[in-house]
Amino acid sequence: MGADTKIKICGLTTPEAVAAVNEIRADMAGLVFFPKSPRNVSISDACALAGGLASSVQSVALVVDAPDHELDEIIGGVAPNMLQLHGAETPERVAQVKARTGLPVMKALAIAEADDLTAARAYEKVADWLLFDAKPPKSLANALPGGNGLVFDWTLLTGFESACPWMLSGGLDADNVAEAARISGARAVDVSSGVESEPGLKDPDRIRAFAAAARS
Ligand SMILES: O=C(O)c1ccccc1N[C@@H]1O[C@H](COP(=O)(O)O)[C@@H](O)[C@H]1O
Repeated sequence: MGADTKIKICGLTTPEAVAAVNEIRADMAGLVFFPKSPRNVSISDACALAGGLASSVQSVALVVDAPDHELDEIIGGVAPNMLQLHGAETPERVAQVKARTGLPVMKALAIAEADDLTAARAYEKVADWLLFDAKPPKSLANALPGGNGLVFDWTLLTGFESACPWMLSGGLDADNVAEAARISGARAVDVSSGVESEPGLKDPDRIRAFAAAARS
């Protein structure tokens, strides 16, 4: 952890959230294109939100097993800097998306045990970033593929190195991000529900507190 920790704030839905992301000089800002999510945004709203981001903040379009025509609509309407694939996309699909769109790809992977990290090795040479999130338990009714505010065992990542950079996510907030980064060794962190006042509504004060803790 420290001043150079990279920060991604995911699931922006309001201009106030965009302003807070600019104020804290986040590295990346995520826009969710997944209708079941409380953070889902339309192409036109996403275009307006992305247009308000400072040039230093990379816009990341989050999709879940999106077919090519959906990716084309998002890219045509929003022109994101990066794609976040948060479904069950295979390494081959990641490579195909990268080649077809010309955009860098962050592949999200659900982690619950050491074997899940072994499986992540198949992506490290095709993705530009890996993002490790908690695996939603089957018992959690209406669980989303991500954005559930659940943590996983950060010690699984202790000493983890990969061919591409990786980011820690899953249930992070201002109170736990420093410890999570210390234990996991993460140099980049991602948050969604942990900086919200209600599902889908980012809280600028919580965004500021998260950034201060992540850089402490
Ligand atoms: O945020 C969502 O609604 C979402 C929906 C579908 C897939 C991923 C989603 N969010 C991502 O989930 C992780 C963890 O979020 P949280 O901090 O635990 O709430 C994060 O990477 C978001 O980008």
